[in-house]
Amino acid sequence: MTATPMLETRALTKEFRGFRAVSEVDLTVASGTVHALVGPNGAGKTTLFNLLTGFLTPSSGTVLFDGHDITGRAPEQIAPLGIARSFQITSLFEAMTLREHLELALAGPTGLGRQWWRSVTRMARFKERAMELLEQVGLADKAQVPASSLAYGQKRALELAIAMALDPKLLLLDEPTAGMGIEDVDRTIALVKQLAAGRTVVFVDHNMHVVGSLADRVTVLQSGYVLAEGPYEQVRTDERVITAYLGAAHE
Ligand SMILES: Nc1ncnc2c1ncn2[C@@H]1O[C@H](COP(=O)(O)OP(=O)(O)OP(=O)(O)O)[C@@H](O)[C@H]1O
Repeated sequence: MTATPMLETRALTKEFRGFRAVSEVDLTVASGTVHALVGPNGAGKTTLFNLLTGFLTPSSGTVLFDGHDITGRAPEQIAPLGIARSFQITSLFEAMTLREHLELALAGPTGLGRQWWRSVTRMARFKERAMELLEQVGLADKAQVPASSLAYGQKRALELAIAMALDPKLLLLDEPTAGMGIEDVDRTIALVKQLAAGRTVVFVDHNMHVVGSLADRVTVLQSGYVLAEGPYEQVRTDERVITAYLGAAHE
């Protein structure tokens, strides 16, 4: 018997006024693996992420999470099941300190974040864990500064710490290294490797060095379809992929 995949889509399709942005996509992500989604601009990667997280409703097809059908559920129903997403565009509260960001994320599942009148002292229990997470991403010395004072790469590192605080079964990362210089890219690769220990990660990235360093398997999308799927070494030498994507990237 094969193990239940952490994530599976069957013939997943999204049409916008007759235009198919995602077309009959079958995706299988085994539990505990790191899976990359790549493809040229407009291939349907972001739309697929939106379908997986409930931000868009599929036109047809199915999404299974850990064997359970979650097709068409709302984001607020899907997130508590254990799917977390970090966005391509940084989505931080600029005035809040780094430690406060982590404490809120840690308090989220218990609802303490919303019970502000009681939370001041009870939040203290999250302080220790918040500091551990900041330590892990190399931001412990910035615990008390507002997020607005961070450099771009540091903001992305904070987002990864927040993702770790949520402790999801499935973590979706939308272009974790977008806009980064080489040092930040290598640092992010190391961080994602830490994050991936003991969980399942699906990420979108255009940087093939990142994909090759992190992904156990790669799915290549083109015009909404799955063009190729397999280990990085196999996919990168696939003629169709070279023509459709890597060739274009090299140009
Ligand atoms: N809300 C929408 N209404 C109409 N068309 C849309 C909508 N969202 C996406 N599309 C179209 O669907 C296609 C896939 O877009 P998507 O953003 O998923 O691609 P992508 O692979 O994430 O691209 P990129 O690498 O540029 O982020 C594009 O042609 C886009 O214009």
